[in-house]
Amino acid sequence: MSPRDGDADAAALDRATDEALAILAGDHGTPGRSVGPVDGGYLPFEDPFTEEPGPAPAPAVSRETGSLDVPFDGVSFYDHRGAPGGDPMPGDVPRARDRGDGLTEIWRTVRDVSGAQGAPRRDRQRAERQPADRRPARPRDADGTAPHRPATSGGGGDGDGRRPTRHTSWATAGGIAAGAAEPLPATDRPLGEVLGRTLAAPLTALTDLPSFDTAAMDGWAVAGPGPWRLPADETGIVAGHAGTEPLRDGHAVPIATGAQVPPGATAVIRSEHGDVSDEGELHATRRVGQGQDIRPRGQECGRGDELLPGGSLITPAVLGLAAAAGYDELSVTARPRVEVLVLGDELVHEGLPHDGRIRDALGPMLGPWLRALGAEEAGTTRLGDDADALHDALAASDADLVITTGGTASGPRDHLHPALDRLEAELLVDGVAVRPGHPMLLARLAPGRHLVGLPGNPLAAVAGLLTLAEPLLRTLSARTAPALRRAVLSGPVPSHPSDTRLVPVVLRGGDGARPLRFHGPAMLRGLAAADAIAVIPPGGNTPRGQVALLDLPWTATGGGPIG
Ligand SMILES: Nc1nc2c(c(=O)[nH]1)N[C@H]1C(S)=C(S)[C@@H](COP(=O)(O)OP(=O)(O)OC[C@H]3O[C@@H](n4cnc5c(N)ncnc54)[C@H](O)[C@@H]3O)O[C@H]1N2
Ligand code: MOO
Repeated sequence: MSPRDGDADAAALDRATDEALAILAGDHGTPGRSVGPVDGGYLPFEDPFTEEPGPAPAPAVSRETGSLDVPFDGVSFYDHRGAPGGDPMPGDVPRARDRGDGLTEIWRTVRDVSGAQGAPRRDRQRAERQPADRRPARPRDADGTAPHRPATSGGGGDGDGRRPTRHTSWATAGGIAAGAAEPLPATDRPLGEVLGRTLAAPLTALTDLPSFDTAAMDGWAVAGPGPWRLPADETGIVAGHAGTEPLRDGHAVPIATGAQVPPGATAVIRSEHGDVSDEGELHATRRVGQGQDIRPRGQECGRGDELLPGGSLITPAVLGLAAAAGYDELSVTARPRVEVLVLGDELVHEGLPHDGRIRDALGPMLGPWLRALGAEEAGTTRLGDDADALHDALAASDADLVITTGGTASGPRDHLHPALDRLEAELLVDGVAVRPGHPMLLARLAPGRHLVGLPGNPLAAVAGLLTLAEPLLRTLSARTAPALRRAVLSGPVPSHPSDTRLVPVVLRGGDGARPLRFHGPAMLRGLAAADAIAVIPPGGNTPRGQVALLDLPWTATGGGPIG
């Protein structure tokens, strides 16, 4: 491609963006130019459940980034031959063009030129064409030559937030985060200190369980067929006493639940299933089965049996099992130390929002959430929007993971990228094709020290936490991932043509996963009522309406709100 072709591309992108903005902003709702509803398919972005039509979609083809945003949510621009959804497929017929609004054409142009759906070659060439002084300062490899590049799902933009950028796919981003670190070392800790941590080695029984033949009921231990002669002194066997005399055939002895069954006993008869005659003989009132109500030694496990694999989360139940199996301490993976830096001059930390300032919703939320993910919170610091303070805090931190909130975008006060550049951090993920939360990032500050940049919008920050921080913390703490849960969606959700969408859902009531309202990027109202986060694939193509679910700490199957 010649430089002139490249200029034409850039001009086409500008033109297409201008036209799209004009249509989406100015002429929204004008007959023939509306972007929705299409076949009643338009779902208001913030409000998929309301009966009323929701707010009009905001203009969202960004002049800055060329990213395609809100109006594509739930809007099908194509008559699909295959599965429903917003993502065009080979052979699909552009419907919007048929309606005379030209939007499809514009979207295609934006997409092709920006590389949002393809054209990686053009993107690369444009990045190469960019004058050196407009290219972002990027860290160098040790040899000082090759710039570090974040992985993308295919050819990328230049990643400076001012040029079209192709983001890493959601699934790939999670994989990169999971693979970015090594598990922390193991350490032995007393049982009382290991709740919520990870077993660094398989839990192997140190004893048989039960460790002796045990009476399962209060009653009599009997030997052979009845009736049975009882001891004259009526003394019985209680729990906690070792070594009793063998029981001879035709004899019985009173026994308590949990007591060691004497050698020779063939069954335990419950106290309510036997009568003692005046002559001191025990008669069973029901048939007596061989071995009934005796828990044989080793019934649950033999010494040396693996009770749980390494990588298991230590729950209260695991603590109980470990104690029963003879452990005083366990080998656990060290907890990742996580430091949280809350950025933003606009934040207040108590009282009501005022004078354009808002409450910090992330500071109070992240610490407990991180602890639930197995991390040790090394402190939450409020930094405001101060580039030097951010740089210094990142340089000084010795945490395994630093989490920042806000400052990921390209506004005048978004200092994170410049700070990472100054620190020569290696960007592993710089933007993810997920809504909300697409500006999230993952960087390696130094070997064994990482940073996850969460976008400032609170639900977007949670998306970043689940997409990047959770897999990284799982690897650091060597914890096995829980089985992925799936559910059938019981209501409509907005989808995005090229990005994964994360939507809070409730699972109660046996009607599948019901998407919640109030799931806009700046909202926590839906999340606070949610049981899980549904993963809506790009284009909304959910096989048989099924979606994967991400656990939330308060309802998690694989790691709960403990520790
Ligand atoms: N030109 C563009 N602008 C923006 C883009 C874009 O692609 N191009 N993306 C938007 C998206 S999406 C998000 S998400 C945000 C990410 O912004 P930052 O990570 O830089 O965060 P801030 O600008 O600092 O804040 C965004 C928003 O969130 C509020 N916020 C920040 N921290 C907190 C907190 N601790 N508690 C509650 N609310 C918080 C902040 O006041 C802003 O309203 O960028 C968009 N812009
Ligand atoms: O949608 Mo942004 O990615 O989260 O507000």
